[in-house]
Amino acid sequence: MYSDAATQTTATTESETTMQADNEPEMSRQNHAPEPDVKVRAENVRLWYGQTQALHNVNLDIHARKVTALIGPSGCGKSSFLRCINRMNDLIPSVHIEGRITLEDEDIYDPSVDVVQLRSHVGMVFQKPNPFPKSIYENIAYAPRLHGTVNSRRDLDELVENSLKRAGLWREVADRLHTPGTELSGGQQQRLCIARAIAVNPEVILMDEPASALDPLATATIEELIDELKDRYTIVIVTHNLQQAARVANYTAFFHMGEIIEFNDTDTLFTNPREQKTEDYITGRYG
Ligand SMILES: Nc1ncnc2c1ncn2[C@@H]1O[C@H](COP(=O)(O)OP(=O)(O)OP(=O)(O)O)[C@@H](O)[C@H]1O
Repeated sequence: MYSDAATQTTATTESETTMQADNEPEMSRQNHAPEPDVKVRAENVRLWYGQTQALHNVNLDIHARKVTALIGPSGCGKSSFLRCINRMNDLIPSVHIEGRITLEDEDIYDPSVDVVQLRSHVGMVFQKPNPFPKSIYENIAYAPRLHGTVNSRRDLDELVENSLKRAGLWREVADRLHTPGTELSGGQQQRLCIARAIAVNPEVILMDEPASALDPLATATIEELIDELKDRYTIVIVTHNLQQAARVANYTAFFHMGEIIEFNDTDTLFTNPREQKTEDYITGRYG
């Protein structure tokens, strides 16, 4: 997908899986519960900033075309973990990471992986909207043009329109595509950043508190958008807002001091948590 070696690994795995399935008796295959569709798998992920360990043996399966929320008190490692999924931590010199993260069974930390390609498969939206100081059109067109994924002006126009439509922004900006993206409202800028992420056709979108700088109305618009986007993309969202996690996420992971204390479907985690620490956090006893 983003490296030759990685593609070969997947091909082997798929053929092995097919062989196993073909050898299974018909009855037992019918009785199997369908395997959850795992898009990203983290296994024993440990992360240090210099001498300080910020993540301890994080294991997590992120399901395809679902929203997974990462919650937990400030400093518990949510953003550090999120940034591992598209190797954004590589940009921090003191960081050391151990363990394994796979995207569709391919190890994203394999030395053969092209990180720029990886980040086009795993896009990111940040807390503070950060459009380029360019026009709305150029904000979307810049990366596809750079990657050479579109050839003609007509294709580029179409890509810009479709990306803005999917991000729920087209109607508001169709008549001013060549004005600066920075002149939009905060909520519009954040949807522009989502459109920019979508334009390179990612499979996974990471969102680090995408609505925390927005007013309640713009927040509601972003939450509705997340709900629509999950039909097509796998979304991982860091949020401090427990109501937001409960509203938008299919699954929720509760982090505490660099560990995942509990992971479950969101309804169960909020209504019937297994762990005392989870219950204390969601009932506001600390954090
Ligand atoms: N660039 C960095 N250099 C050194 N330490 C860092 C860096 N980024 C985060 N940390 C430390 O790692 C730990 C986890 O931080 P992280 O930002 O991942 O937590 P978080 O749960 O996302 O917090 P918040 O909810 O406050 O954003 C904290 O102790 C933090 O101080």
